[in-house]
Amino acid sequence: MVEPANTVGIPLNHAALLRDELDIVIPTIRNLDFLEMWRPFLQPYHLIIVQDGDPSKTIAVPEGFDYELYNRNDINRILGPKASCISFKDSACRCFGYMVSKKKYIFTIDDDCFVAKDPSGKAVNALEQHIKNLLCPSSPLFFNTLYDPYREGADFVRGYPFSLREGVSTAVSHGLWLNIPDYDAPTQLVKPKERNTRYVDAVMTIPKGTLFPMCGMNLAFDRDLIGPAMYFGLMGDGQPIGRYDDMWAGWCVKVICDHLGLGVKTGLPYIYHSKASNPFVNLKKEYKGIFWQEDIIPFFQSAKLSKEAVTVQQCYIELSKMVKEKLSAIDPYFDKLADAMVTWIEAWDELNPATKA
Ligand SMILES: O=c1ccn([C@@H]2O[C@H](COP(=O)(O)OP(=O)(O)O[C@H]3O[C@@H](CO)[C@H](O)[C@H]3O)[C@@H](O)[C@H]2O)c(=O)[nH]1
Ligand SMILES: [Mn+2]
Repeated sequence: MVEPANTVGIPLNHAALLRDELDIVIPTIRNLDFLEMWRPFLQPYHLIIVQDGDPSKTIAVPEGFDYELYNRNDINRILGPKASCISFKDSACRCFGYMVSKKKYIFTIDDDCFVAKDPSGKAVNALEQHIKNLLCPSSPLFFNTLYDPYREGADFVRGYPFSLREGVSTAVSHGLWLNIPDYDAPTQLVKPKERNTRYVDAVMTIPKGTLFPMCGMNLAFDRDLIGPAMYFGLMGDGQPIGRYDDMWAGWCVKVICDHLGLGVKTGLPYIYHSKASNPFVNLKKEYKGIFWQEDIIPFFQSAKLSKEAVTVQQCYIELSKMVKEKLSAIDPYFDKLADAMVTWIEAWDELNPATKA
């Protein structure tokens, strides 16, 4: 049986790393009492709360947190017609928070994710570990069998080419979950009582050319390096699928990171995921995606970006054209999604005009 940590009595993290360079994005439909447990680690940071669902509902935020909150009315006011690319009634709405942020780094977390305990019983400061992951290089070009070579007490193993040991910049840090694992609906239905109790003390770079199913509930990234690719797609209300938001983003992000020579890491930190969403509701949301992804994955595996695509936006627009050309045959949804990918970039660039170099 795995339990969340008890953070009562842990002093506030006054040395909060990157305090003024990082925003925490939380998609929510409920009061944010969960922040009480995170207070020692997260209170020094600015929060961007994306309130989904009924904008007339008031979201209670615990005292002492510095935040900005956006509901659907705000999104519509800020983006105008371009708001059509931001999902409604799905956690995918969180990507609006990435767009309005002005910071270099983003940490996004779900409101049913709590502080985990490591095997020694110590409370895990997930944000601190994400920052460590982002601030040190990745090694996507050659697999280091002793995992993260930049970690204290580890290094590159014999045979690792010295020419590759400098590594590449890290764009994404993908954390994991104790207790309720991020399983798809069929797996949830078959294994309703399964809990993840295994804490694996490792961080790995996902090799170049390998895709992965990115989960958005415990995720951090360098907004300057990869932000424009972190679009969580068209999900939820009025859309034929849900719960493919983060994974869609992850496939686009990985293809672009591979193309631009950026790194993606997975492993530590863990959070404690407390609530299993309803597997039957999830099955309805995922149903079409389970079929479609058998074509979507080969599409991303064979996606080749041109050498002229040197910015994330250029890569993303090229990808959107490929989606329209090669995936629309699966379902007209992909035609709509490809257009929404373009709208997203237009909105991103409108809110984040390129500063003169
Ligand atoms: O309509 C909604 C529903 C929920 N939210 C907020 O989004 C997150 C996640 O919600 P929840 O924990 O209920 O759902 P999970 O199934 O555990 O979510 C994980 O699965 C993936 C689904 O896309 C996703 O990557 C994970 O988040 C909470 O903060 C809810 O408050 C919402 O905004 N709108
Ligand atoms: Mn959850």
